[in-house]
Amino acid sequence: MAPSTGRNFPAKLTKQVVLCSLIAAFGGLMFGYDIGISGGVTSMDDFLLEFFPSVYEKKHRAKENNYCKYDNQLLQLFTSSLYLAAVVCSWAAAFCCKKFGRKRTMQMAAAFFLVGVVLNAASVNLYMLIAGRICLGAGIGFGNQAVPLFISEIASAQYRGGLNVCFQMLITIGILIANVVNYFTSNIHPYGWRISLGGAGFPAIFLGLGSLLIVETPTSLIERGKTEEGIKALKTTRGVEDVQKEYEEIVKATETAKKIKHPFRNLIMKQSSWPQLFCGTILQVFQQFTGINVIMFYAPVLFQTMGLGADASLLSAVVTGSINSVSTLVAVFGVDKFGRRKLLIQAAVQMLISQRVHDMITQTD
Ligand SMILES: OC[C@H]1O[C@](O)(CO)[C@@H](O)[C@@H]1O
Repeated sequence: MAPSTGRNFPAKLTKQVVLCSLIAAFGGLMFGYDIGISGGVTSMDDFLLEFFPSVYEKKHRAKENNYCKYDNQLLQLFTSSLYLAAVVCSWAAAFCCKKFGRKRTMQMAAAFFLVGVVLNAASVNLYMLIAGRICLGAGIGFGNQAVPLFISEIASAQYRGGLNVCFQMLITIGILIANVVNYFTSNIHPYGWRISLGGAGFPAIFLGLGSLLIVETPTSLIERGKTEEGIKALKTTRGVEDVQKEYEEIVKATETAKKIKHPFRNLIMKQSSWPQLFCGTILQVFQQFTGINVIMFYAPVLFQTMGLGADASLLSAVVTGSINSVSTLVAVFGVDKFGRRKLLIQAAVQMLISQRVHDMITQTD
């Protein structure tokens, strides 16, 4: 491992950091799998017959109106309940991260995931199905809160960007795997959808077992008053003995954070924090407003309503997922080399061009 320094703190890229970050990033695989799986499952006839017979009827009879085929609020609840639960649970997860540490919060995520997967794969009624999706959502809320924080803290500054993008990389790989799984299971009758939903068990088990092996982050230990353990963790994760400066920096940051009584109010009221607040919020919001998840959640359903056959729709979703993964791979290797800003600007230009092209194609149809 090449020794180097970042923000004046000496550190190496240790095997432990790489391993821990990869294990944690499996939370991303889980998230991605859940994003990618629901659209394909809801397009499967066996699944519709079992839980949504009225949608099945509509799908096969309503030839005159493609766009109403999947118009069913309970069916949409199957997809959205996961994300609603995730939003609510991320608040609880933020508290758990602080109180119990990042490692424990990841273990909680894995436990929620496992319960959710079992409920979903074994579903015999709509209640089990939705309850399973809610548990998966809780897992995602906990995982998405703890994993990026864990990776940011376990990695030294100079490797943080690259390792953090691994989380996003695994999200996209999860989406792609889900699309491929759906493509094959759609031809396994009548329980292919159970295999699709049960497949989420693999990343969940891996995250669960892996989270038993990983170490807690130095920041979390120091923040919770476990100074000795924190210094030890700093030494092992940074791979150097001289961690005094970084330790002092963490203590300073922790003390400053503790003094802030109303962090959210401060953030909004303090004019000097507006640029960061604005950029952070706008970036997140607009990344989602691009409409990417319409494609990620509903690609197979969308392609089917546009007239493609069942297999072709699922295959088209595989193509979309592959492009998403390959593009993220560019970011993994480019983020620390070119910097966040350049990547972001070129991504915005790419999106603008492709949305314009898409607009032109759909207008001429
Ligand atoms: O790669 C696309 C995926 O990444 C995310 O934006 C998460 O960072 C998801 O919302 C989306 O489905």
